[in-house]
Amino acid sequence: MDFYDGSTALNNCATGDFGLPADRSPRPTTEQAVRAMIAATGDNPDREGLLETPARVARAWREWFAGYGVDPAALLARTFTESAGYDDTITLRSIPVVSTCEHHLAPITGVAHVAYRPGASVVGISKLSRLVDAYARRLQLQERLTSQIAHTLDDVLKPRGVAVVIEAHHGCMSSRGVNQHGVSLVTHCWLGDFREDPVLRRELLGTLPLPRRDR
Ligand SMILES: Nc1nc2c(ncn2[C@@H]2O[C@H](COP(=O)(O)OP(=O)(O)OP(=O)(O)O)[C@@H](O)[C@H]2O)c(=O)[nH]1
Ligand SMILES: [Zn+2]
Repeated sequence: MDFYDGSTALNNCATGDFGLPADRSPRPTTEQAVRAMIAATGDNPDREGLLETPARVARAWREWFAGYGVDPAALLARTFTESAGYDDTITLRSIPVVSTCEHHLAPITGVAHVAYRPGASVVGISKLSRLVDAYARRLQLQERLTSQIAHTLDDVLKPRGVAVVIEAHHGCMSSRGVNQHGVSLVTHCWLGDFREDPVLRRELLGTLPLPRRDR
């Protein structure tokens, strides 16, 4: 698995400039690193209950960071043109977001709502979920996640407009630091028609289950 150190990351919703990585430095294996982290807690990595933990965590990391192995643009390669002139907004709501905060390695969990106004073609709706997951399963800032999803959809599909709204809870806010449960962060990225037309933005927001009241 290939990890990105995130050091050059930028977040620019307007330009889509994400400062992708140029170089990667040598690193310990995940198992070695986890063993060192366990020792750093003051616990004994050789006690029975912890012996298999580095291997388990390595497996878990492969799932949490599977996004580094996915080319998000390639997910959108197959498109459909026979949508009988449908040209209104297409919205996939409440796509689960499972991500990891790049500042604290704490979980970010929430939902993404992805909308676009099609140009010549539409994409299979499962690909929108896959696109969210490909960017979420990396070390992230919620703002950058929102922007990356929107810009990739815009670049590949060339629709008339794209909107991405994410509402998420950050483990680094709820279980440490300010220790505030129930706080959620809402981010938007509006491109094309959505950026230009406040009526479209209002209409879309009116259809979204925000704010979440189930936590
Ligand atoms: N904008 C943004 N901030 C985030 C995100 N995830 C975590 N953070 C914040 O990143 C900040 C890092 O701030 P620092 O002062 O460097 O770290 P810290 O001392 O651990 O901060 P506290 O969380 O306030 O204890 C914190 O304010 C976090 O709440 C995110 O997705 N977007
Ligand atoms: Zn954090």
